[in-house]
Amino acid sequence: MLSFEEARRTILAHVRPLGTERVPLLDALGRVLAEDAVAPWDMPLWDNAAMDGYAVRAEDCGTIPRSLRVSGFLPAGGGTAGERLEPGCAIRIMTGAPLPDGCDAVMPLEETDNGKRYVTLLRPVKKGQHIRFRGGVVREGGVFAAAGTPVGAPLIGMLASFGMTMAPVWRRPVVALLSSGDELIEPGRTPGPGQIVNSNALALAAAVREAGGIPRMIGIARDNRVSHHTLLAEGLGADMLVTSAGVSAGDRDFVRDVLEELGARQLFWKVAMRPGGPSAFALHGSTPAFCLPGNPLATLITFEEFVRPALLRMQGLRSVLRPLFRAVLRDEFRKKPGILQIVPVHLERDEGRWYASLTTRQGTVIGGDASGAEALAVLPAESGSCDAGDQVEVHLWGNRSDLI
Ligand SMILES: Nc1nc2c(c(=O)[nH]1)N[C@H]1C(S)=C(S)[C@@H](COP(=O)(O)OP(=O)(O)OC[C@H]3O[C@@H](n4cnc5c(N)ncnc54)[C@H](O)[C@@H]3O)O[C@H]1N2
Ligand code: MOO
Repeated sequence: MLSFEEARRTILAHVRPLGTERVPLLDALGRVLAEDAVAPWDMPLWDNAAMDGYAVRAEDCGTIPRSLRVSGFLPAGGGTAGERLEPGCAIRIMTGAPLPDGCDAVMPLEETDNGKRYVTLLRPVKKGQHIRFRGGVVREGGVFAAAGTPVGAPLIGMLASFGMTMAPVWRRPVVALLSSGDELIEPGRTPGPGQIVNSNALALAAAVREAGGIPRMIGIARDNRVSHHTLLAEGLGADMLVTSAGVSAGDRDFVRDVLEELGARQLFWKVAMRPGGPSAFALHGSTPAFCLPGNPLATLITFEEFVRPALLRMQGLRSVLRPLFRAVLRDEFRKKPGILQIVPVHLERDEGRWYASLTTRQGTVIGGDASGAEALAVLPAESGSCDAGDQVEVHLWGNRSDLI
């Protein structure tokens, strides 16, 4: 059977970033820059003071204490037109103000007697001190953020400081979500005998949003070919299709068959992992289609491990896998070698180490509530059972890292 790693490699080898668009700076937050950001001018645009204090000439300040005549005042935002620092003088200057001609150092207020007509410098002065030099951050024409950089507050600040109001970013994928099964009823109703609320659609929609995509609910395909045909065809009109249930070996598991009838090419079905073993991945043209198992925990875990990296890659991110780190398992976990196992865990930090406790019973066949889990432990195929106190590899899950 295909290994978990091979399955993920196959997926990532077949997804590409979508097109680009220009959006207002604030809407670029959390998205990925689609073009290099190039400075239209030097930053800063002129040499300026990094401290409130006095603009001086270092050569005038050899012996300390040294008294200089205060010959002017330069607030931030004032021009330097006509301002020249004469030998033996100092100009009172505020942070950010352009330096006057002739000045080569700024003396902070705290290192002077703060005099108004004459100022006494109390410390030695070094040429160039407390000056932000023209082009010191980036020169005109220089790339200050490469295409592929995730957009956060600092980059939005840089773009804004160059007078830009829009940013080029990769488009957010529209993800069609389709559930399969006669037993499903829409959320908001109480299930009758044999009925199950279609919770997967909402859970997947939330996960799509967390990963930067735009969920589009297609509905519930009933257990017949016609219903699957109609809704799967509709779903393939999106940038990505994600289905839940109807993918194992049952008599009414139509999803994979009908996708192939619609012209999709199946790249894999069944992965040596638990939960999520029956997952399938197909391509319709260049549109990826993920068929996830219906078991709610299996649905969300396979979304996290397979769909999320693909969604991030489609939004232009290069690094799409969450970093693994080690945690000490608080509970034992029974497992046979041969299949990779993914387990929701609650993380705690104690004396510099991470501790992971199980939030569900083993496997998803039993089911389980993972709503208290902010991480997943990944137990490799070759490993056997783990005892309490063993180290395991974990990665964060969802966007809840700030809660731990
Ligand atoms: N002969 C085999 N049987 C099964 C296999 C197998 O390999 N061979 N795999 C098992 C595993 S593992 C899983 S997981 C399930 C996957 O089955 P399906 O993806 O076809 O899903 P269903 O059987 O229709 O549903 C499974 C379970 O999930 C719940 N469910 C389904 N849809 C939703 C939804 N939209 N919202 C919430 N919950 C949903 C429901 O409780 C179903 O009972 O197959 C095993 N069998
Ligand atoms: O994917 Mo199933 O839920 O492995 O247990």
